[in-house]
Amino acid sequence: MTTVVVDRKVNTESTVELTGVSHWYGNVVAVNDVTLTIGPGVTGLLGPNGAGKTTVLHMMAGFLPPSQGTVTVGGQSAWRNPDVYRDLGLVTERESVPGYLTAWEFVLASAKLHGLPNPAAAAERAIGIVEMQDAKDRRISTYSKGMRQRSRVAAALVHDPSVLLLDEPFNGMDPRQRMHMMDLLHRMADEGRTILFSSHILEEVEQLSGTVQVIVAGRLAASGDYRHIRRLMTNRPHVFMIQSSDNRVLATLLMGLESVSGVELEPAGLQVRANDYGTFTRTLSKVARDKGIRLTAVLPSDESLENVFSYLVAS
Ligand SMILES: Nc1ncnc2c1ncn2[C@@H]1O[C@H](COP(=O)(O)OP(=O)(O)OP(=O)(O)O)[C@@H](O)[C@H]1O
Repeated sequence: MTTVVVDRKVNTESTVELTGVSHWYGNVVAVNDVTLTIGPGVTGLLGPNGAGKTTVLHMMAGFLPPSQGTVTVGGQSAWRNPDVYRDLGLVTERESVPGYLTAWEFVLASAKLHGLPNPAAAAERAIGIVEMQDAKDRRISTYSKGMRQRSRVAAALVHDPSVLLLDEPFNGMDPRQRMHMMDLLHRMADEGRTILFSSHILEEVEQLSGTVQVIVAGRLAASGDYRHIRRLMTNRPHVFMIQSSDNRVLATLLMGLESVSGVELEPAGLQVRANDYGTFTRTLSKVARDKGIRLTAVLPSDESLENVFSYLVAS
C-alpha cells in the first residue's frame, strides 16, 4: 500500500461552530437549537435515522441556511459563502456518481469546477490520497462500493480543504472497505484537517473517533468524549432477555435478587431489568448453577442505539 504524504499547512481556523441553530422544513423541525463546536481531528455525528444529521451537515457546508442561529466555518458564515466553499469538502449520502466516467475524469471535473490553477496536478494528488492510482482509468461503474466512495472522497478533497464533511460514508461497505476508509480519515485528520462524519451505527463511531456529537430528534443529546457517554450509560437499568431450561423457576429466583428490579415471563423468555450489569450477570450464573438450571441465552435487549439515545435524552 502506498502512503502519500501531503505537505500542507495546519489550518487552525478549521473550526466549525453552530450557535443556537434550528432548521425547519415547513412544519417539521429537523434541527432544534443546537450549539456545538468541532475542531481538527475526527468527530462522529451520531444519531438515529431522521435525527437531523444530514440537515446539520448541509448547513455546515453552506447548502442550507439555518432558520435560526448561526453556522460558521473558520469564523465565517457558511451560508452561500464562496470563501467557505474553497476550504470545505462534502461527501453526500446519496451516491450520485456518473458510472460512465473514470475516477480520473470525475476528480478532474471536480478540480476544474473549483477553478484550480493546475487541475490535473490537484486530481493526481487527490487520487493518490485515496490510493486509487491503479484503478483511476477504469469506469466508475466497474468499481466496488468502497472504491466508488473513495472516488467521491477524492473529488471532495481535490481543492485540499481543511474541513471534510462525510454523510454516512460507511453505508453498504464491507469490513475491509470500512477499515480502509477509517484509515484514510485518520490520515487526513493527522494532517490537521477537521473531519466530521455522520453515522447511525454506534460501533462505527466508537471505532473511528473518541469524540462524538449525538443528535436525537433534532436536539444535541450528548457531546464530547465517547467513553464519558458510555459511563453515563452504565447508570441506567439494563434489560436482558434470558432463556433457560426452566424459565418459571428462574423467574422466581431472580425476583428475590437485590440487583433485579423487574422480571416478566414472556413467550420468548424472561425479560429482566437489572440495576447493575456486573453484579447481575455474576449472580445470575451462580443462582442458575446452584439450582441446576441451564442458561441457553442471556442477551442484553436494550443496547440498540435508539435505546441509548432515549436514555441520553432522558438524563
Ligand atoms: N426536504 C425536506 N422536507 C421535509 N422534511 C425533511 C426534508 N429533509 C429532511 N426532512 C425531515 O427532517 C428530519 C431530519 O432529517 P435529516 O435527513 O436531516 O436526518 P438524518 O439524521 O440525516 O436522517 P437519515 O440518516 O435518515 O438521513 C426528518 O424528520 C426528515 O424527515
